[in-house]
Amino acid sequence: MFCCGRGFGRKERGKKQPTWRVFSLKELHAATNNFNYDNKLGEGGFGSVYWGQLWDGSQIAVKRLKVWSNKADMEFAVEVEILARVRHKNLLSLRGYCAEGQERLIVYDYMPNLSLLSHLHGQHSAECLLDWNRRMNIAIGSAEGIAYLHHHATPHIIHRDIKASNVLVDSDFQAQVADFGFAKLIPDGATHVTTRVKGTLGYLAPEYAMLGKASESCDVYSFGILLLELASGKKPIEKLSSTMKRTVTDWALPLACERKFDELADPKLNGKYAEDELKRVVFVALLCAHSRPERRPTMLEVVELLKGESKEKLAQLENDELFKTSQAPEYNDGTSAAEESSDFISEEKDEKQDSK
Ligand SMILES: Nc1ncnc2c1ncn2[C@@H]1O[C@H](COP(=O)(O)OP(=O)(O)OP(=O)(O)O)[C@@H](O)[C@H]1O
Repeated sequence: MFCCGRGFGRKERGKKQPTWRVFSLKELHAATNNFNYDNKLGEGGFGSVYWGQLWDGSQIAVKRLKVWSNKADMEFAVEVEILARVRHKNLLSLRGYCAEGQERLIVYDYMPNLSLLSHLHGQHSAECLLDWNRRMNIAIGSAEGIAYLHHHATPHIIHRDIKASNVLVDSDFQAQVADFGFAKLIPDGATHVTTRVKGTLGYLAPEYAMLGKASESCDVYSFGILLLELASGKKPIEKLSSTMKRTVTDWALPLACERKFDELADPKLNGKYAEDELKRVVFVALLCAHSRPERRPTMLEVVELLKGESKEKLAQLENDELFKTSQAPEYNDGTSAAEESSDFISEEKDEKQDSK
């Protein structure tokens, strides 16, 4: 089904040198000290991820499928297929894969600074390594990676699981968008695909959560939530009491309308941020997370707005109706008072493509 390859479209801007190969199970056992518990970096829906070192000294992260099943094998094939065809400076590169017997493993470059989640809310959060410049670079870099998937990859790709644990940070604190296992390839001419709802609550666009309509604008919504998280240090859903929850958008919109940016900024920044940039990030984020998909910008527009390239478009953004008075009730996606026992959705629906 697969062979070692060099991807395609090598001439396109922003791409890295594509090279990947098939690894033997023996080589991966040697690299990870037999998948030693001490080498374990984390665990996701697919299985565990281990740190390893190859004979040439290079460091790798090996994702090992938990339990073999036809469904898991499909997800494995989707991730390998997608990773093999995309190469961009802000998308996590595939080093290779291994499929021997019932073992399925994916090999990536190791990201020494782990995920955005670990910096914002996890093991790195106390170190406060994410100053404002780094946050801005991560915001722009991850937007460029997603814009590449939406607008330059052929066929176009919807990620479907944009969230803080899927944005990894390399040694230069540049963003690497990861975890393409849920991604969907969009055939030419299709506006969206109706599909199984998969993703993480708090990041799910309302039309996707309710109707299973996946399109690029669902990723834009999730990216908006991620931007708010990056700027404010708040989680997508905050627990206010045992029965009440508040989404980060419900919290941020009234503050943005009142231009209270000092209250929106992550307290860990200690007031050290560029106010015009923070303002930009918050306005872009809230427009991305609009409940009506047609009001959301494209990822190409998001990149342009975050970079502040067009003063005219920034002025338009700031004067958007959304920021005139608090629109919280209309804007609300309905999750604020929801009672969820799990923050992960996996609901089967018929898969059908919808072209217009
Ligand atoms: N290339 C990598 N370099 C460093 N750490 C990694 C790498 N890939 C994954 N990790 C770590 O392993 C953890 C598990 O990753 P994985 O993608 O399997 O799951 P997840 O994104 O946390 O959850 P889910 O599968 O539900 O999306 C991540 O949170 C991350 O910290």
